Amino acid sequence: MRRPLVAGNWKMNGSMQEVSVLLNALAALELPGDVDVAVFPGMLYLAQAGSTLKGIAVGAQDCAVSAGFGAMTGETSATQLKDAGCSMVLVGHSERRELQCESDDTVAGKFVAAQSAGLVPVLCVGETLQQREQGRAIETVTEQVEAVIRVAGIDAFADAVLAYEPVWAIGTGLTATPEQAQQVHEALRGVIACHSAGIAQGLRILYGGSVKADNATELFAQEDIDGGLVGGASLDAEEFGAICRAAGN
Ligand SMILES: O=C(CO)COP(=O)(O)O
Repeated sequence: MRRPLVAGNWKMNGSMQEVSVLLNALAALELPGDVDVAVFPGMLYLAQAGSTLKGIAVGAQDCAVSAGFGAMTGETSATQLKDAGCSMVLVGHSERRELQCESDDTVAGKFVAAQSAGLVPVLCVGETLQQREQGRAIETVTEQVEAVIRVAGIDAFADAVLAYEPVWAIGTGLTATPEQAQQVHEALRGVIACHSAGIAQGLRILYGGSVKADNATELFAQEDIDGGLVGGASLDAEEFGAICRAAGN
Protein backbone atom coordinates (compact mmCIF):
# COMPACT_ATOMS: atom_id res chain seq x y z
CA MET A 1 0.00 0.00 0.00
CA ARG A 2 1.22 3.47 -0.85
CA ARG A 3 1.05 5.99 1.98
CA PRO A 4 -1.00 9.02 0.86
CA LEU A 5 0.61 12.44 0.59
CA VAL A 6 -1.28 15.73 0.67
CA ALA A 7 0.80 18.75 -0.30
CA GLY A 8 -0.15 22.43 -0.25
CA ASN A 9 1.39 24.65 -2.93
CA TRP A 10 1.04 28.21 -1.68
CA LYS A 11 2.36 29.69 -4.94
CA MET A 12 3.15 33.45 -4.71
CA ASN A 13 0.77 34.05 -1.81
CA GLY A 14 1.05 35.42 1.69
CA SER A 15 2.63 38.39 3.45
CA MET A 16 4.85 37.95 6.53
CA GLN A 17 1.79 38.50 8.69
CA GLU A 18 -0.50 36.14 6.74
CA VAL A 19 2.12 33.41 6.60
CA SER A 20 2.61 33.56 10.38
CA VAL A 21 -1.13 33.18 10.94
CA LEU A 22 -1.39 30.28 8.47
CA LEU A 23 1.64 28.46 9.89
CA ASN A 24 0.32 28.73 13.43
CA ALA A 25 -3.09 27.44 12.33
CA LEU A 26 -1.44 24.51 10.52
CA ALA A 27 0.71 23.71 13.54
CA ALA A 28 -2.47 23.45 15.64
CA LEU A 29 -4.27 21.04 13.27
CA GLU A 30 -5.04 17.46 14.24
CA LEU A 31 -3.73 15.55 11.24
CA PRO A 32 -4.34 11.89 10.42
CA GLY A 33 -1.49 9.58 11.38
CA ASP A 34 -1.62 7.58 8.16
CA VAL A 35 -1.09 10.49 5.74
CA ASP A 36 2.10 12.40 4.89
CA VAL A 37 1.52 16.16 4.77
CA ALA A 38 3.73 18.81 3.17
CA VAL A 39 3.54 22.52 2.43
CA PHE A 40 5.36 24.51 -0.23
CA PRO A 41 5.49 28.17 0.87
CA GLY A 42 7.33 30.94 -0.97
CA MET A 43 11.13 30.94 -0.65
CA LEU A 44 11.15 33.74 1.93
CA TYR A 45 9.11 31.70 4.38
CA LEU A 46 10.74 28.28 4.16
CA ALA A 47 12.92 28.59 7.26
CA GLN A 48 10.01 29.98 9.28
CA ALA A 49 7.80 27.12 8.10
CA GLY A 50 10.46 24.60 9.09
CA SER A 51 10.79 26.00 12.58
CA THR A 52 7.02 26.35 13.18
CA LEU A 53 5.75 23.05 11.77
CA LYS A 54 6.33 19.65 13.33
CA GLY A 55 5.22 16.56 11.46
CA ILE A 56 4.54 18.54 8.27
CA ALA A 57 7.29 18.46 5.65
CA VAL A 58 8.41 21.69 4.02
CA GLY A 59 9.27 22.00 0.36
CA ALA A 60 10.14 24.72 -2.14
CA GLN A 61 8.24 25.51 -5.33
CA ASP A 62 11.32 25.47 -7.56
CA CYS A 63 15.09 25.09 -7.50
CA ALA A 64 18.01 26.02 -9.72
CA VAL A 65 19.10 23.63 -12.42
CA SER A 66 22.48 23.26 -10.70
CA ALA A 67 22.96 22.07 -7.15
CA GLY A 68 25.66 23.53 -4.91
CA PHE A 69 26.68 27.18 -4.93
CA GLY A 70 27.84 29.59 -7.58
CA ALA A 71 27.35 32.63 -9.77
CA MET A 72 23.63 32.29 -10.59
CA THR A 73 22.05 35.60 -9.60
CA GLY A 74 18.53 35.26 -8.31
CA GLU A 75 18.55 31.45 -8.19
CA THR A 76 18.23 29.20 -5.14
CA SER A 77 19.85 25.79 -5.32
CA ALA A 78 18.52 22.52 -3.97
CA THR A 79 21.60 22.47 -1.73
CA GLN A 80 20.51 25.77 -0.17
CA LEU A 81 16.93 24.55 0.17
CA LYS A 82 18.12 21.46 1.99
CA ASP A 83 20.23 23.64 4.25
CA ALA A 84 17.13 25.77 5.02
CA GLY A 85 15.25 22.68 6.20
CA CYS A 86 13.40 21.59 3.05
CA SER A 87 12.94 17.93 2.25
CA MET A 88 11.06 18.27 -1.05
CA VAL A 89 10.82 20.53 -4.08
CA LEU A 90 8.31 20.94 -6.90
CA VAL A 91 9.77 20.69 -10.39
CA GLY A 92 7.99 21.40 -13.65
CA HIS A 93 4.87 23.04 -12.30
CA SER A 94 2.80 24.13 -15.30
CA GLU A 95 2.94 27.77 -14.20
CA ARG A 96 6.73 27.63 -14.47
CA ARG A 97 6.67 25.66 -17.72
CA GLU A 98 4.41 28.36 -19.13
CA LEU A 99 5.44 31.64 -17.46
CA GLN A 100 9.18 30.90 -17.21
CA CYS A 101 9.30 28.87 -20.45
CA GLU A 102 10.77 25.85 -18.66
CA SER A 103 11.45 23.05 -21.13
CA ASP A 104 11.35 19.33 -20.41
CA ASP A 105 15.18 19.41 -20.38
CA THR A 106 15.25 22.16 -17.77
CA VAL A 107 12.73 20.29 -15.66
CA ALA A 108 14.82 17.12 -15.92
CA GLY A 109 17.92 19.08 -14.86
CA LYS A 110 16.10 20.41 -11.81
CA PHE A 111 14.86 16.91 -10.93
CA VAL A 112 18.44 15.62 -10.97
CA ALA A 113 19.76 18.64 -9.04
CA ALA A 114 17.09 18.13 -6.37
CA GLN A 115 18.00 14.50 -5.83
CA SER A 116 21.71 15.18 -5.83
CA ALA A 117 21.14 17.56 -2.90
CA GLY A 118 19.02 15.01 -1.03
CA LEU A 119 15.58 16.51 -1.77
CA VAL A 120 12.60 14.52 -3.01
CA PRO A 121 11.44 16.04 -6.32
CA VAL A 122 7.71 16.29 -6.99
CA LEU A 123 7.55 16.17 -10.78
CA CYS A 124 4.45 17.98 -12.09
CA VAL A 125 2.96 17.06 -15.45
CA GLY A 126 -0.29 17.94 -17.17
CA GLU A 127 -1.96 18.71 -20.47
CA THR A 128 -3.56 21.95 -21.65
CA LEU A 129 -7.22 22.14 -22.57
CA GLN A 130 -6.27 22.18 -26.25
CA GLN A 131 -4.17 19.03 -25.87
CA ARG A 132 -7.04 17.31 -24.06
CA GLU A 133 -9.53 18.33 -26.74
CA GLN A 134 -7.20 16.94 -29.37
CA GLY A 135 -7.18 13.62 -27.53
CA ARG A 136 -3.53 14.06 -26.58
CA ALA A 137 -3.72 14.19 -22.77
CA ILE A 138 -2.00 10.88 -22.12
CA GLU A 139 0.53 11.37 -24.90
CA THR A 140 1.47 14.77 -23.43
CA VAL A 141 2.03 13.61 -19.87
CA THR A 142 3.82 10.48 -21.08
CA GLU A 143 6.33 12.60 -22.98
CA GLN A 144 6.82 14.90 -19.97
CA VAL A 145 7.67 11.90 -17.78
CA GLU A 146 9.80 10.10 -20.37
CA ALA A 147 11.87 13.26 -20.83
CA VAL A 148 12.86 13.06 -17.17
CA ILE A 149 13.43 9.30 -17.24
CA ARG A 150 15.83 9.76 -20.17
CA VAL A 151 17.99 12.13 -18.11
CA ALA A 152 17.55 10.88 -14.53
CA GLY A 153 17.04 7.15 -15.18
CA ILE A 154 14.13 5.08 -13.91
CA ASP A 155 15.75 4.26 -10.56
CA ALA A 156 15.49 7.94 -9.65
CA PHE A 157 11.71 7.46 -9.43
CA ALA A 158 12.13 5.18 -6.42
CA ASP A 159 12.60 8.38 -4.43
CA ALA A 160 10.36 10.87 -6.18
CA VAL A 161 6.71 11.85 -6.38
CA LEU A 162 4.67 12.47 -9.51
CA ALA A 163 1.83 15.00 -9.66
CA TYR A 164 -0.76 15.04 -12.42
CA GLU A 165 -2.16 18.55 -12.77
CA PRO A 166 -4.30 19.16 -15.85
CA VAL A 167 -3.56 22.78 -16.76
CA TRP A 168 -7.23 23.49 -17.46
CA ALA A 169 -8.16 22.50 -13.90
CA ILE A 170 -5.63 24.71 -12.09
CA GLY A 171 -7.17 27.68 -10.32
CA THR A 172 -10.24 27.51 -12.56
CA GLY A 173 -12.65 25.72 -10.25
CA LEU A 174 -12.86 23.03 -12.94
CA THR A 175 -11.78 19.66 -11.56
CA ALA A 176 -11.06 16.56 -13.58
CA THR A 177 -13.73 14.01 -12.71
CA PRO A 178 -12.41 11.18 -10.57
CA GLU A 179 -12.70 8.94 -13.65
CA GLN A 180 -10.78 11.35 -15.90
CA ALA A 181 -8.05 11.70 -13.29
CA GLN A 182 -7.85 7.96 -12.62
CA GLN A 183 -7.49 7.26 -16.35
CA VAL A 184 -4.41 9.49 -16.57
CA HIS A 185 -2.95 8.27 -13.27
CA GLU A 186 -3.28 4.67 -14.42
CA ALA A 187 -1.60 5.54 -17.70
CA LEU A 188 1.24 7.31 -15.89
CA ARG A 189 1.79 4.32 -13.63
CA GLY A 190 1.85 2.22 -16.78
CA VAL A 191 4.58 4.41 -18.28
CA ILE A 192 6.74 3.85 -15.20
CA ALA A 193 5.87 0.14 -15.15
CA CYS A 194 7.23 -0.26 -18.68
CA HIS A 195 10.63 0.55 -17.14
CA SER A 196 10.18 -1.00 -13.67
CA ALA A 197 7.08 -2.70 -12.28
CA GLY A 198 8.38 -2.43 -8.72
CA ILE A 199 9.03 1.31 -8.90
CA ALA A 200 5.62 1.88 -10.51
CA GLN A 201 3.93 0.02 -7.67
CA GLY A 202 5.56 2.18 -5.00
CA LEU A 203 5.38 5.56 -6.76
CA ARG A 204 2.96 8.09 -5.31
CA ILE A 205 1.01 9.96 -7.97
CA LEU A 206 -0.84 13.03 -6.68
CA TYR A 207 -3.75 14.76 -8.36
CA GLY A 208 -3.81 18.57 -8.51
CA GLY A 209 -6.29 21.02 -9.98
CA SER A 210 -9.04 22.64 -7.87
CA VAL A 211 -8.88 20.01 -5.12
CA LYS A 212 -11.24 21.09 -2.33
CA ALA A 213 -12.57 19.55 0.85
CA ASP A 214 -15.78 18.62 -0.94
CA ASN A 215 -14.23 16.76 -3.90
CA ALA A 216 -11.15 15.26 -2.22
CA THR A 217 -12.77 12.08 -0.90
CA GLU A 218 -14.00 10.98 -4.32
CA LEU A 219 -10.69 11.76 -6.00
CA PHE A 220 -8.59 10.03 -3.34
CA ALA A 221 -10.81 6.93 -3.53
CA GLN A 222 -9.44 6.18 -7.01
CA GLU A 223 -6.98 3.33 -7.14
CA ASP A 224 -4.06 5.21 -8.67
CA ILE A 225 -4.58 8.55 -6.89
CA ASP A 226 -2.28 8.66 -3.87
CA GLY A 227 -3.13 12.11 -2.55
CA GLY A 228 -3.29 15.67 -3.75
CA LEU A 229 -1.29 18.74 -4.68
CA VAL A 230 -3.54 21.53 -3.47
CA GLY A 231 -3.27 25.18 -4.51
CA GLY A 232 -5.91 27.70 -3.43
CA ALA A 233 -7.56 25.49 -0.81
CA SER A 234 -4.23 24.99 0.99
CA LEU A 235 -4.24 28.66 2.05
CA ASP A 236 -7.10 27.91 4.45
CA ALA A 237 -5.80 25.75 7.30
CA GLU A 238 -9.22 24.29 8.17
CA GLU A 239 -9.97 23.29 4.60
CA PHE A 240 -6.46 21.92 4.09
CA GLY A 241 -6.87 19.86 7.27
CA ALA A 242 -10.14 18.47 5.93
CA ILE A 243 -8.44 17.51 2.65
CA CYS A 244 -5.67 15.74 4.62
CA ARG A 245 -8.30 13.82 6.59
CA ALA A 246 -10.02 12.81 3.33
CA ALA A 247 -6.79 11.05 2.32
CA GLY A 248 -6.68 8.98 5.52
CA ASN A 249 -8.41 5.70 6.19
O1 LIG B 1 -1.50 24.21 -9.23
C1 LIG B 1 -2.02 23.62 -8.29
C2 LIG B 1 -1.20 23.02 -7.24
O2 LIG B 1 0.14 22.94 -7.61
C3 LIG B 1 -3.49 23.55 -8.16
O3 LIG B 1 -3.98 24.82 -7.87
P1 LIG B 1 -5.52 24.97 -7.44
O4 LIG B 1 -5.80 23.92 -6.37
O5 LIG B 1 -5.63 26.37 -6.94
O6 LIG B 1 -6.32 24.68 -8.67
